[in-house]
Amino acid sequence: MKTYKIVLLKGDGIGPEIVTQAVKVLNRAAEKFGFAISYDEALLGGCAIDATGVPLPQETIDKCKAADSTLLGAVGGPKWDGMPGNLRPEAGLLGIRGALGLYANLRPAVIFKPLREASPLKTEIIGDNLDILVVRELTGGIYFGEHGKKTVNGAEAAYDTEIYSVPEIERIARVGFEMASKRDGRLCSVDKANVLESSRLWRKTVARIGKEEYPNIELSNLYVDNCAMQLVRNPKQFDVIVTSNIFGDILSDEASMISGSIGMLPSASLGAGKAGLYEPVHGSAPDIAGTGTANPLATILSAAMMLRYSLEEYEAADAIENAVCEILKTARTPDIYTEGMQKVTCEEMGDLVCKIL
Ligand SMILES: NC(=O)C1=CN([C@@H]2O[C@H](COP(=O)(O)OP(=O)(O)OC[C@H]3O[C@@H](n4cnc5c(N)ncnc54)[C@H](O)[C@@H]3O)[C@@H](O)[C@H]2O)C=CC1
Ligand SMILES: CC(C)CC(=O)C(=O)O
Ligand SMILES: [Mg+2]
Repeated sequence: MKTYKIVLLKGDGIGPEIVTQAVKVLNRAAEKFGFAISYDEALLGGCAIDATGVPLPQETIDKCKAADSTLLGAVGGPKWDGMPGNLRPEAGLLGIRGALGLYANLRPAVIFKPLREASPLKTEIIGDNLDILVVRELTGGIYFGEHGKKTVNGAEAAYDTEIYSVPEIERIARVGFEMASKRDGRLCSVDKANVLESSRLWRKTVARIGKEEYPNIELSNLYVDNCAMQLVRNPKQFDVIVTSNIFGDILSDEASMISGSIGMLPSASLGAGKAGLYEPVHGSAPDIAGTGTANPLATILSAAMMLRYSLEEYEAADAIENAVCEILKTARTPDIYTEGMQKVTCEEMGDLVCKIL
């Protein structure tokens, strides 16, 4: 029997609760579809700082590099808020993405049919279905550019630098075009080319890749401020959005809300190899950690993305997504609760998905 090696980075806040549910679902899928998973755990974020003094121990990088894939909960929380930037839990997350070369972050914002009434958008705006894929550049841009502190006119100042090279833009553009070619054939590149030099290079490079390599894909461009507005006004105009690290971070949180809750949005972080890192789009939600109310579905759906993109267990991936859609007809965690439904805890939601599977 095929055995996959998966590293779990449970992280902080609700991280351990939601990863536990995803592991239950992965195990049930493995049992049903005839493969096995061996798990190892490693430290990332605040829990790593507490145990080792740094947010990303070398042992964590080594374990992830040796695995078939990594499943991550979330990192961060008020306990570590006063720490210097390079020692914050979030620096560990950026570090592992960089160390594994995971430059492409896929964030699908899908409305599961039973959740249409949970979206703040009117049903006539959503239509029959809403399915947007945000392709976010993940190892460059302002999160990875030079940053520091200095004095400006005698006053304390700080700076961060947005920088992109042509090869970095080319490779993420290709991911955007490839994704669009497997979907509706429409790619919208989002930037701030009216202001930023890095965005002008971004726009020019994406246009060239489109013209030379993907002439059949319909390419459009939007400034990020307009895109933020259009996502709420008329989200159906979007098929695939490709954008920079910071713009993708912000736009995907916005897109998550049109699909009901940030607790529903999964992600896949991919690089040159087959192994990836899979995590929900949301953070460690310290405000609800330990209350049993976190929605584990974004993490469960991230596990399904792992099965599809890294382990190539397509049937198992489809089955998990179908089970999630099915359970949403009757059971809801508080973030997506509507009257008449069964209100369930994080753990009960995990159990119910397993039961349907
Ligand atoms: N990938 C990661 O590990 C990320 C970590 N963070 C970190 O997480 C911490 C908290 O950040 P916030 O800005 O509060 O963002 P957050 O995404 O953790 O929470 C925002 C809001 O959404 C709710 N929420 C998030 N996930 C949920 C879920 N699964 N079920 C139900 N409700 C959910 C939270 O309760 C909160 O009200 C910070 O330290 C931040 O830096 C933030 C974003 C991503
Ligand atoms: C380093 C992070 C906390 C960035 C983030 O918010 C994300 O990747 O969604
Ligand atoms: Mg984010």
